[in-house]
Amino acid sequence: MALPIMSTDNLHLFYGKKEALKGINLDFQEKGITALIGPSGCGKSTFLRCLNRMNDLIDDVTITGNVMFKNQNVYAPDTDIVALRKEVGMVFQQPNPFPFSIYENVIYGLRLAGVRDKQVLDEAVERSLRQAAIWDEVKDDLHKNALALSGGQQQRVCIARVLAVSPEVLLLDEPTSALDPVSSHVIEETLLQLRYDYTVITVTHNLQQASRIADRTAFFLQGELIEVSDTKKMFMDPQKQQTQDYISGRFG
Ligand SMILES: Nc1ncnc2c1ncn2[C@@H]1O[C@H](COP(=O)(O)OP(=O)(O)OP(=O)(O)O)[C@@H](O)[C@H]1O
Repeated sequence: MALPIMSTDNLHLFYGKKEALKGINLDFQEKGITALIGPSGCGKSTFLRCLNRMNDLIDDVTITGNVMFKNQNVYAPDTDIVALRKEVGMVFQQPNPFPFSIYENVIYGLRLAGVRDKQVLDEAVERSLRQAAIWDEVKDDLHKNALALSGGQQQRVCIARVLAVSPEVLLLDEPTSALDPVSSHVIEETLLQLRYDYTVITVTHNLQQASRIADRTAFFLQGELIEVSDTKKMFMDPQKQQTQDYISGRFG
């Protein structure tokens, strides 16, 4: 099998004295969608945030073990965190566009990187909005404030904002849980297209969503990775009793 694009090796994370991740070993092959599932508080979001060092922003966090992105040790002291977050981008649960135009939202990262060429910016806007499956809805309103869009449209603009800087990995933390079913469906369809070009890792509470969109599913429980496998196998033939109990609704 090819080298994974991301992997964690014996990853532990403590919030103060509380151990939230207890030695996670998980590999992600390039492209496709991996869903991280498990009951509330099991460490899914904490794990996701470790992959692009978002936990660095939280006080009193201790992390041991390794996270590798390609050949780079994500936690090496000389890691360029801005560059890492460009390669490993993140979309949050609540759509969080900036209070600017749709166009300015999408090019935000490119502007920060010093890109000035209007043609380059225009092309990036169109490409990213198309990939986020919202171009047709907003192409005549690019200078409208992004906050005037619906929640589902805002979330797709947020996805476009991440895609504009050409990441390789897209992390999503419950990207549809704040959205209505129709908007959630549109985001799911969008992710199903993005899986061909990006390595998509998404946290979800919604087991039906994991089974609809994920190629692979990882089940977490109380800070441990209990089982990871092909999604169909996970849902049809789980290998661990805890997985079976969780997916059959016996807890969580
Ligand atoms: N900033 C923080 N400070 C202290 N403890 C935290 C912090 N963030 C999370 N925790 C704790 O770490 C554990 C894992 O939380 P995490 O948010 O990763 O779980 P989760 O599986 O994503 O949960 P949910 O599905 O409810 O979002 C929980 O016990 C939580 O209370």
